[in-house]
Amino acid sequence: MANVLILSLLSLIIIFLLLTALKRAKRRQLQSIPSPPGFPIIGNLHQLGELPHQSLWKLSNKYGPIMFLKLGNVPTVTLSSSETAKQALRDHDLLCCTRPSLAGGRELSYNNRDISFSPYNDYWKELRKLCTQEIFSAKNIQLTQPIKDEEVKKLIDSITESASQKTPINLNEKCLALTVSIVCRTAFGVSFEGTVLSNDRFNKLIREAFEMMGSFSASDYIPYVGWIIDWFTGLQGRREKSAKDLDAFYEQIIDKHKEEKEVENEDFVDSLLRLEKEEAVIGNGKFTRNNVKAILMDILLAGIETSAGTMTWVMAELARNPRVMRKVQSEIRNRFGKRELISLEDIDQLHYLKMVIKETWRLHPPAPLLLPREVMSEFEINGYKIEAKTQIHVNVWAIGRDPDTWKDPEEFLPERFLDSNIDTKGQSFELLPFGGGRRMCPAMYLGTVMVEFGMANMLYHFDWKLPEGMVVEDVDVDEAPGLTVNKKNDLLLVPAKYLDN
Ligand code: HEM
Repeated sequence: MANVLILSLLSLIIIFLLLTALKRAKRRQLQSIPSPPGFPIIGNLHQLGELPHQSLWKLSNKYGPIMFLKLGNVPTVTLSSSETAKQALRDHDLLCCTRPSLAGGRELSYNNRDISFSPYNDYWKELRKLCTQEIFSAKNIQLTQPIKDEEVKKLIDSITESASQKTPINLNEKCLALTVSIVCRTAFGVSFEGTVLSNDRFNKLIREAFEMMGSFSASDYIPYVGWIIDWFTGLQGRREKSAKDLDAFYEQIIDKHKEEKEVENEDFVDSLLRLEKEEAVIGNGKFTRNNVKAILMDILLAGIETSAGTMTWVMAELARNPRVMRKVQSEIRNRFGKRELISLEDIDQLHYLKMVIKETWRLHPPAPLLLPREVMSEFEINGYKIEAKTQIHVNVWAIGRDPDTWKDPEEFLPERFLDSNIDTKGQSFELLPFGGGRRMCPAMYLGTVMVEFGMANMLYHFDWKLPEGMVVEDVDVDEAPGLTVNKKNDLLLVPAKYLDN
């Protein structure tokens, strides 16, 4: 009897000790997300480099798919695998779907009055609903298709001219010109031509804006003195200039809209101006001219660079992979014979083209770290605790190169999507070019349509050759810094007309 008692007591003690040890181990694990060592004050800021998504990818190869960094005094977590991204963007989305207020975004978005940089609140919900109904809906995309047809025809005409002279064209510029015209006309009801800006100045303005929004500003991370660093480095001055130049452009768009509106009924810009006139209260504040301009900024910047950048990357990868170029062109040409325009309806039949675009997004997601999120209420990923106020960066660029998910990740191989149900709608966490969860891109359909429609026609109407003296190996995939990552060097290709329609 005494033996049984002693045995039971011993068992209880052992169970108690085991439970305490387990609890301690869990607490220890919760406290220490793997993290590269940093310096006092700046923490890990110096490790970000010019292209943070690439530096963070290299670090995550060493420290793992969930990694903690101290950027100055800001706790930051990066997620670099589909599994950790899924936990943040799906399982705990509601706990981390606000945005941190960062200097670059704040300056260019009239103090976070747009959708992208707005915190998660009623204002954001109402704006997102308004924009979804008025411009991102499938119905509106169908309604504005004639405008897209017209703009693509103009693009084909201008490339035909270069083709007749056998001169190389700058694909970055052509693609941007197409998306600017489509977005200005379909969303704002005005044409871009005739604004104060030449195409060249506009391209520079847009690039600068993205660089400013994507720049890691010292004032965001180093309290009290950070702004002095930004002032000395010239970042503050550049940001202010960029905001001022863009402001002048939006004012002009609003004036032009009043003069040359294309439709009778109230359009999107009219709705915004009406809200301003009525001094409507959205969220907690009055809707003013600054709100109108912040929203124009969002549509313009979020819409044009992402789509144009994708098209340029598609063309760069095709120029580097002639086998894929031939195959995608054969698909379009064999299916449709002689055509003036490959229409929106035709695109559904172009399965290989869709795979080429997906493969491009895998390797070149336009926003490689999505937009930063901030934790509102603590939660756990892989057993690690992530505290409130931590910034989260989902490294979709790294996820696209994860050898645990993708075979031969560095190879451009659209066929990998054959018989695969991975899509870009935010549920396949291996491929997130539009992000996921509540903050996912609301214009995924519009963006996809612009890219597929533009690409189908450019590939149908023209063969694309490298300029004299260049070989396939010379086509680089170097990246330019910024919130969206574009090709650093111009992509120059010589078009040759396929058929004389
Ligand atoms: C190929 C085209 C596009 C790509 C790849 C793309 C990608 C993205 C990404 C990655 C985000 C951030 C998502 C996140 O943080 O989880 C985003 C947000 C956003 N995008 Fe797009 N986008 C594209 C086209 C467009 C277009 C055409 C528009 C508008 C005309 C647009 C408007 C927005 C807006 C307003 C947001 C902010 C959403 C929010 O914070 O609630 N995008 N986009």
